[in-house]
Order: sequence, then C-alpha cells, then structure tokens
Amino acid sequence: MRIIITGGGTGGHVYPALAIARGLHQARPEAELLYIGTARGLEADVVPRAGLPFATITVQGLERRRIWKNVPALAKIIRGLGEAWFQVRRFRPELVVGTGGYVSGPVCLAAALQGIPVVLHEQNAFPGLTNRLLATMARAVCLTFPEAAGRFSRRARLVTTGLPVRPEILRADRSVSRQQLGLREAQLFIVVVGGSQGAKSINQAMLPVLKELAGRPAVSILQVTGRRDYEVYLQQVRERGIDLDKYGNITIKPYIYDLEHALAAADLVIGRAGASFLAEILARGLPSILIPYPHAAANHQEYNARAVARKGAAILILDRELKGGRLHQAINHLLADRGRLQAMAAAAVRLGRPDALEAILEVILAELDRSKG
Ligand SMILES: CC(=O)N[C@H]1[C@@H](OP(=O)(O)OP(=O)(O)OC[C@H]2O[C@@H](n3ccc(=O)[nH]c3=O)[C@H](O)[C@@H]2O)O[C@H](CO)[C@@H](O)[C@@H]1O
Repeated sequence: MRIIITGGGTGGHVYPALAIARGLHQARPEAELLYIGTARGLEADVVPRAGLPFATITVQGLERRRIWKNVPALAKIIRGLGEAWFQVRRFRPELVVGTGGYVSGPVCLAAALQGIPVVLHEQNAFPGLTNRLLATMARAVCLTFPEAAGRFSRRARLVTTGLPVRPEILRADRSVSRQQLGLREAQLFIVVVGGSQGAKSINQAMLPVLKELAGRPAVSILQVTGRRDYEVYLQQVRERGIDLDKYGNITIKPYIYDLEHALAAADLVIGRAGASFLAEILARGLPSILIPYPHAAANHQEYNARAVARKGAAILILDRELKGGRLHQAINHLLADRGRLQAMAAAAVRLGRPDALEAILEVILAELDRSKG
C-alpha cells in the first residue's frame, strides 16, 4: 500500500500531517509513505528528521484578492503542477492526504485528475484557501471545527474529526505534574502561553495581574513570554517591584518544551487561538481565556476562538481590548467564580477530541477499502 502525504509551509500544516503519517504507519506498518513538500517550508527540516521519505515540488502562492496578479506567476504554477503530476505518477499511491498549505494544492489536484482518492484535513474554523479549492475533488474533508462547514461547497463530503494532539499531552498525569511543579492541592494554577512565538500584548496585559497576584498563596502562575521578549519582560517585572524569588508563586519562562506537564497541572489557560494549541487544551478539558492573534491569515484565530467561546469553554478577548484591562478583569472574575470555571471546564471536555487521530485514520482507511472494493 502506498500513500502520499502533503501539506506545508508552517507548523500548523506540517505537524498534523506528521501525526497522520505516524498513525498510518502504526495502523498499516506495511504501507509505504511519501511526504511531498517544498524545499523552503518547515517540512524540509522536520519531515526527513522524522525519518519519512521526502520529495519536493516548486510552488507559488496565489494572490487571494487580486486574482489577475497571479498571471506573472503562471509559469511557476504550471511547473509545480507538472512536478506534482510526475511525482504522483512515479509513486502510484492508492491515496493522497492533504493538510493544506500551498504545496498540497498541486499534489492533490494531480492525484484527483489521475483518479486517485484524496482526503483533506482542515485545521481552522475559517478554512484555508487551498482546502476550499480542493474540497469538491476530495473524497472527504476532515474538519477540526464543525463551524468550518459553511465555507465549503455543499458538494464536499465533510466529517468532523478534530485535530491530532501529540500523545505526551494526552498521557501526562495531573497529580504527577502538579507534584513536579510543586503545586499545593488547593492552589489554582494559571498557565499563560502567547503562541510558539510569544505575544507582546498578552505579556503587557499580564503585568498588572502579576502585580496583584504575587504572593497570593491560593494562586500560582506560569507565564511563557516567547524568546524574543523574555529578558525585557523580566526587567519590566522587576521595575514594577515584583520580586519573583520572594513570592515564589510566579514563574516566567521564554519557552517550554514540556508543555504537557504545565497543561496537565493547569486549572485555567490564557493564550492565542492557534488550532493546535486549542486542540491541546480542549483535549485536556481546560477552561481558557483566548486572545486571537489578530494578523493570522483571514483572521482565522478569531473564528477558532469564537467557536470555542460560543460553546462556553472559553472567554474571548480581542487583542485590541487588552489595553483596557479586560484580561485582568476576566481573570479576577474567574478567580471569584469557581462555578463558572468548572462549567467552562465541562464545556471544554465536551469539545475536546482526544480521539482525533483515530477518527481521521478511520476516514482514510475506509476510503482505501472503498477504492479497493
Ligand atoms: C500565528 C499563526 O498564524 N498560527 C497558525 C499556525 O499555528 P502554529 O501551529 O504555529 O501554532 P499553534 O498555536 O496552533 O500551536 C503552537 C504549538 O506550540 C506549542 N508550544 C507553544 C509554546 C511553548 O512554550 N511550548 C510549546 O510546546 C504548543 O503546544 C502548540 O503545539 O497554524 C495553525 C493551523 O493552521 C493556525 O490555527 C494558527 O493560527
């Protein structure tokens, strides 16, 4: 059995693709996999590292608003399609899985035109352009958020599966993690993560919160600032007279590699609304305050956050509202209303899809069986 996986550019497309590749490898150890990406995207680094055979094609992004601007790039688009056509012909896969990003466009199109079944995965509540264009050619589109459905053609076959979360996040044990982090039973643990790059605006909005909660025995805070802002932020914390060593209930870090322990121990999460991060906190049933990154493509993080907030699992604050002290208010509100926090956690449990990978594999394997039969 041969399967092509494609998707790339950023981690948001590459990591779900890798998770699906690993799942397929486990479910069908005999399957031969080939990952097709670009030489410039993150996939060129992480896919070979993960030990997967990797091939590249040339791609050219499409201009979304001014369609005529794509004309000069036409030669490159045609070249990419030719390369994709050749790779698909040569490998002769039984199925192609696309997780979005420009590169998956020509690969999935070439496969569909050669009569090879295609299954797509969409990570966001506002679907990406490539997946929207490919949807009707695909046998199935696996959605993370059911809210994305309205943006696809009615002819597309949509299945809500969720987004695969790394196994460490699902496995981490709450009491072990709390013990490791030195948290007391009754202490409310707040984890603040501004996305993998950090978020300056969230850091700034946290300063008055840290000032108020420093030394409060009932609360502990872990704040991840992002590497870029870390040193400057520590300086700002000191300037506010917050002595981290003296109080001991606030920890500030530039980045954490073992986020699974922090999430396993957490009672409340504050963060951006990237699809992976949301899938992680929902899979752990965590209530959250979400502040979508306002410059994400098509403002998709706001759509993600709204989908979660509408179901009662999160409080949504827009980045531009941070200056007015909304974050501080929301935190105080939740600290005073544990019932609300519990209700939000229950809503998060209902939304979480710890079985997302299995659900996606089920769709893929059913398509493989169908095309054989
Ligand atoms: C800025 C932007 O456009 N981001 C997009 C990108 O997200 P991208 O994948 O970059 O970011 P996400 O927020 O979805 O995930 C961040 C990842 O970093 C990890 N982490 C973060 C901080 C830390 O200290 N340690 C750590 O391990 C988190 O566990 C998570 O797995 O693709 C996603 C899927 O298309 C989109 O939904 C996001 O909006």
